[in-house]
Amino acid sequence: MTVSSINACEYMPGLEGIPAARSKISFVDGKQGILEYRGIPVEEIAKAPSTTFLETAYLLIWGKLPTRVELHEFESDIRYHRRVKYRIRDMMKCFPESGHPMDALQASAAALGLFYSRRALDDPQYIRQAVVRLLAKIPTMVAAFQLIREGNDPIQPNDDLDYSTNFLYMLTERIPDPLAARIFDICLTLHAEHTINASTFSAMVTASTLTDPYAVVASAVGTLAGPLHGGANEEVIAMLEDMGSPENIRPYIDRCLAEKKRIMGFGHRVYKVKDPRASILQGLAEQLFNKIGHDRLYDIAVEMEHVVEEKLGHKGIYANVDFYSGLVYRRLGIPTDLFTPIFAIARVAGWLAHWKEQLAVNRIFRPTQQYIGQHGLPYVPVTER
Ligand SMILES: CC(=O)SCCNC(=O)CCNC(=O)[C@H](O)C(C)(C)COP(=O)(O)OP(=O)(O)OC[C@H]1O[C@@H](n2cnc3c(N)ncnc32)[C@H](O)[C@@H]1OP(=O)(O)O
Ligand SMILES: O=C([O-])CC(=O)C(=O)O
Repeated sequence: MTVSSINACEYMPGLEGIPAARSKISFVDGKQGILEYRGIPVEEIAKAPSTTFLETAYLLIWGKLPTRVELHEFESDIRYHRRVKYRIRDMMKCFPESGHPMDALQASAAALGLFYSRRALDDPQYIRQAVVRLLAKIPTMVAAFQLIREGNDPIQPNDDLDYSTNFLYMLTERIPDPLAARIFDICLTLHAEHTINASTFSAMVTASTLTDPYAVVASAVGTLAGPLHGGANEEVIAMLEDMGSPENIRPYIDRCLAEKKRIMGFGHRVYKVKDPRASILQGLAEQLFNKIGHDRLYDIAVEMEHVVEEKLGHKGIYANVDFYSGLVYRRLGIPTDLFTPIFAIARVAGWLAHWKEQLAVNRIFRPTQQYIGQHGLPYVPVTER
């Protein structure tokens, strides 16, 4: 296709249906509800007893499942790099406690670049170090902001604990129940990657300028925060709390539809059936409730899902990944405004996989636009306006 024939293409708001990259990282079939990471169905990964989020991160970033030795080295490197510089912790102490943790994370991720950015993008060692540092330090920074805003000093990472157990420990000062930590780890795996979604596209655009990986992740964090993307998980809980009890569901949904408001946790650009991750997350929520007690909001959520399907199923609007994830995190005692930062902890894997893939075939992203303004207007001096 020549540039002129592309220029003649129809304008698609939101780039719907326009391929903007070629990728081997993940695959989504939105009609059948299939998600694969490097060709492996996500259900297979989530149910494997030995799987860990870091194994998935390795798979996504390096393109293959690691051997036992490779996985051990990767996990050890990440364990070693979990601490963050005291200057970053001090910087976070200056953030307002009322600030949103996603804003704190975006600023902290960008600040890592002050220490580690070399832009040595053709050096495989630099690439590996950046991957390790970002995967290692992002959870520490999320937990640190939580403790700091409560007026406490951050808790140092515990080298005896695995990735997810350590994160929950840094957040709560308690070693979590092993099943809870396991379920949390599977949640991270389920959020690790999802083709060219908005935040990943943002990461790729930033990466295409050959800037540093910390800027790539910081820009993606900013994009993930919005309520139409990762930020919806937080909004879902607010909505379920607003409803308060099952008899309010129908009037609430009817009001939303009459007022043309979006129902959070539903709808997806690609899936026209229930998001496969939502089904797995729902099962994980139930598993968790069986172990540590029920959450009344879950009953509202299940009933609400039926009502939304009844009213919007004909439009292909079903529960997405953000609908059930918050119910798991809430039962783990995690504050609602940390749900999207937790999504970011997981999605760093996908962003970095795309960063690495982008570097190998890089061409700067620079689409075109259809100019719909005027031409040739006279300049009017300020005194004459
Ligand atoms: C991790 C993630 O990012 S998953 C998505 C998280 N976001 C949410 O849960 C927010 C709620 N959902 C939405 O806003 C949308 O479904 C999005 C942003 C996810 C996808 O948006 P798009 O693909 O651009 O869909 P679009 O906005 O064109 O909607 C198509 C139709 O479905 C309707 N629709 C889509 N989602 C919803 C929803 N959640 N509630 C009510 N109506 C909806 C639109 O009103 C529109 O109806 P119309 O054709 O009668 O005008
Ligand atoms: O793919 C999308 O547009 C959004 C999504 O589900 C994700 O990023 O996980």
